[in-house]
Amino acid sequence: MSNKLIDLIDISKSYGMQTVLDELNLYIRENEFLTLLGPSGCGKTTTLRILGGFETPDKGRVIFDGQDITNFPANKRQLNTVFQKYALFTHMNIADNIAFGLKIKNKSKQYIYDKIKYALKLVNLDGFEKRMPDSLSGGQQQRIAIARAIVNEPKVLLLDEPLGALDLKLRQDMQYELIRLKNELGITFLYVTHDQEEALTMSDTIVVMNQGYIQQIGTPEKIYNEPENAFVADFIGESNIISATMVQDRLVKILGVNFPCVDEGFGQNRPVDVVIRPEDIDLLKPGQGSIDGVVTHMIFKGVHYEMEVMANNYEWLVHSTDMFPVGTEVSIHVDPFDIQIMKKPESEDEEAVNIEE
Ligand SMILES: Nc1ncnc2c1ncn2[C@@H]1O[C@H](COP(=O)(O)OP(=O)(O)OP(=O)(O)O)[C@@H](O)[C@H]1O
Repeated sequence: MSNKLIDLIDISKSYGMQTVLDELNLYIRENEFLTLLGPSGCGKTTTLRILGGFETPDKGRVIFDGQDITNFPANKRQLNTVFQKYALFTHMNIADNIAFGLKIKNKSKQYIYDKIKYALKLVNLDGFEKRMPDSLSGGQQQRIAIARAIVNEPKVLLLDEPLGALDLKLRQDMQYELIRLKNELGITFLYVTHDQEEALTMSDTIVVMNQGYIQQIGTPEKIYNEPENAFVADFIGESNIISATMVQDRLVKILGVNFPCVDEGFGQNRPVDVVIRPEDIDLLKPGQGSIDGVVTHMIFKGVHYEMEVMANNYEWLVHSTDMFPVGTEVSIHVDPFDIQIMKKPESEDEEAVNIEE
């Protein structure tokens, strides 16, 4: 594992009476593609702006490469930011747009020329020097914005929803472009998005945030397959999240039926939440699975069929490549490995224990 490059320590930030970040701690390693993911207003952009030097924290420190840069202005940090709006200068051609920062730094003509060539090649827009921004598509403009950031040779690229304004197809193409860029440049990316698919596709590490707090940090696989709480499970992909009781290690009672699972250490008769992904449910013939039910909805989604199955008073969401028309009687089967057990949020847990007592 590479070294820590950035350390955000006990960062707090309020606007008026509203606490946006409350003692947030987060580190980013060299060459890492780290994504802050969460719903609108959860504090992602504020975190990025504090790191970029556009915002000062009320409390806490920003350490970059071992140095405390909390009070450094944005232009004294080895970071470059790309925002959702491309913010290209419309009266300048592409070459002048890319050269802008370098001219301010009094770089030589040859240096600037070489850098423009290099950056345009990197973002697959060779030969675009003389074009004007308004003759470019949204995706091309965003790539120019990235080229403009890259020529400054930042150690870190901060990207705030850079693909948010693009349509789906273009966004997906750009996601691969960004991964390629990151690998070619070997620099660190801090990426902000509220789009979970985008985060899963591109990141080495995802930080899921909600209301100013970090909910979970992990690889995309870990976050998707082993969400630590109901918020993460619900935010990342579609899920069946069901209140259940841990009977004993490796056995959980879901909707009155015991299911074997692989998790342990939650305690006997402990209330928990279980997460079961729709694609992890097998629909068998009645009597052959754990809970029998009937299909109440079915839609074709292109890559799979999506069904809702009413079983033991719960509407199960199921994805399958097989079609189960409405009215089909089925039985729910889930492999023990696909039942993810999560602690209840502390308040609910205490309530439940009090009730038990
Ligand atoms: N300059 C500001 N003045 C007052 N309130 C602010 C300011 N900047 C952000 N906020 C508030 O702080 C909260 C967090 O904002 P932030 O932009 O960090 O969220 P976000 O997770 O990036 O959301 P989005 O995805 O919508 O951009 C929001 O409620 C926002 O209204």
